[in-house]
Amino acid sequence: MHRPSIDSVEISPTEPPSFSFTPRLESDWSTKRERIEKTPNYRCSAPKLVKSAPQIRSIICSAKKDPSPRLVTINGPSKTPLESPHYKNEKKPQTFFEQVFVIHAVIGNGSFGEVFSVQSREDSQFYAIKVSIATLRQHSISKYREAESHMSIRPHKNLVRFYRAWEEADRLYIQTELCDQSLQKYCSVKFAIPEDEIWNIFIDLLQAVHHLHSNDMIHDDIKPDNIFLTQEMICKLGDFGLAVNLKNPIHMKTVEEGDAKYLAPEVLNGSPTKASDIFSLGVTILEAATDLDLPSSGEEWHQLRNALIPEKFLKNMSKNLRYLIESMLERNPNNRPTAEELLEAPAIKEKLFGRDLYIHEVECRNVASTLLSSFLIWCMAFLSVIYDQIARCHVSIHSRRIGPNRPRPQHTPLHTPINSARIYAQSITGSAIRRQAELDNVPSREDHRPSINPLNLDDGSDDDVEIVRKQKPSTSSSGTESNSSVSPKPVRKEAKAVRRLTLDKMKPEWRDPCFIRDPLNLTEEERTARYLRIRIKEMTNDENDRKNQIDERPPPNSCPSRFRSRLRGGNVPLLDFNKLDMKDKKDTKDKK
Ligand SMILES: Nc1ncnc2c1ncn2[C@@H]1O[C@H](COP(=O)(O)OP(=O)(O)OP(=O)(O)O)[C@@H](O)[C@H]1O
Ligand SMILES: [Mg+2]
Repeated sequence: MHRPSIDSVEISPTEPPSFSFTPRLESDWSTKRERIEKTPNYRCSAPKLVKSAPQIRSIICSAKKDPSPRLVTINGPSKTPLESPHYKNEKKPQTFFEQVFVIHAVIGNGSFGEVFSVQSREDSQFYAIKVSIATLRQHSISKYREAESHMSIRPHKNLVRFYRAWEEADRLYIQTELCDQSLQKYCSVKFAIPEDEIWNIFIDLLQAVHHLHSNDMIHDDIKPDNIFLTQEMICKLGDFGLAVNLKNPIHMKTVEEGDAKYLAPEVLNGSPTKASDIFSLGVTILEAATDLDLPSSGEEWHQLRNALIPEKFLKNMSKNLRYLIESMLERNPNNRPTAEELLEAPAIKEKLFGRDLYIHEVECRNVASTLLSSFLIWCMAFLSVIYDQIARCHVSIHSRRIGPNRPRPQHTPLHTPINSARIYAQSITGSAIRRQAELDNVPSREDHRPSINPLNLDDGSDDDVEIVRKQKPSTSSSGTESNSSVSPKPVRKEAKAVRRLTLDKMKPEWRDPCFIRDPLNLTEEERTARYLRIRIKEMTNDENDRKNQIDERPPPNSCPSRFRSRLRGGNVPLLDFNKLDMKDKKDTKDKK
């Protein structure tokens, strides 16, 4: 059977094709899932042919060329080298790309080059960077077209955002927004996408195409491979490698055909138009909604372009979607609706508002989270600075108050209501009152209290022996003769005798359990009371010592005993040397 080849077909935009073909059986059409199931050994298609080895002439040329990175502007590469705080040493073997970005993975390979997911060292954000495999000289179409097309169009929420492009060592780098995955990849996992999602994808792409067309740009390569999805399932059109700026005559002269599977019939013999973009978009939506295994040539290719799509693919589709797809696949480009008309269609219009709202919400959320995270970072930085200052201040105050050699203030036990009366009585004020009573000859409690040997702080058990035993190894280990000569028996006897004496002397009310029990078994309250008693006792002793010191201070040797009482009274006699001199003179006169 003779089958017309695509090249031999004469297509005019208005007339039907001048050949007739026998429609093939429906069974020749299949979904991608069916194709994979039929061929168990199905593998992914072979990688696209890419010229990876540059021509020798190109190597020579590029070797001569200045290898420093140069920013690509809308008018071509700029003369001033590209700068970045992270691109320090131009003589380093690493390129600008390697120095400024942390490369995470290769996320795609295309006919133009390799695409990397990277994190910028400048702002810590993630980006996709497309690097040309072949040197720029080897590209048939204008080498900067993709970057130029990106730059000549205003950013849009449904276009992959462009950041910058630069040239280094005769290779082009294009930095764009990093998306989650391509629609092609999503379809290969999901096969036929549910209609709800299809409407969202359709609306997003229609808005992207409308934005391009209203700026006199044709994409010329609309296909699932060049459509990207974000994590929030927002659809974005990317890859402007074949885009045509209708205002640029050079672009018009150097147009290239896009992927044959999505190609509008009139582009075979002519140049791409806005209507051909609409056709490619119609085929893309049909493929995503039905999982149709699109033909790249042959009879099926023509059938699709003559509205002969088997019914089995369309039967589950809603009427509205089917009508819109069929209108977009019209053979005659003049009969196809424009992007603007499609956006005005009632089925799309009713969903458009909700979709726009969702995208704005996502954008607001992203902006808010970015602002919040940067605000938090600033707050943390501010707090860390403040904390550092406070910590320094605290350390300096603390060291000034305590000083390196000064003793630490003694720990004051917590005051409980039960203890407070006793604590007050034993406080300095309380002890002052007690001293007043002493002066008034009222016997105070402490004065009658026997002096307590440290060994008496426990009960009547044999803990004294324990203490001695505990002391024994340390004394023996010290090795001193005097210590090792101390035998436990005399100490034990002495301790018992002292304790008996002390306990006998003690009045029953003084047999305070906190004084005679093992200090380790005391309650917190008892220990506090004991601590305070000892402290008061020490203070009283100190006071007495001070008094005694004054009393017992030996008078100067030169002072005769008869003057001592006067000295104590504070009436210190003054020595008058004149009198003494006068007395001496008298004596000598008398002698003479
Ligand atoms: N911004 C991006 N975010 C995520 N993935 C991307 C991005 N850009 C490209 N890719 C991945 O890299 C692959 C190739 O990218 P792209 O289509 O831009 O390259 P290409 O060389 O022009 O390929 P082709 O000519 O076949 O379209 C894409 O299919 C996609 O998987
Ligand atoms: Mg591509």
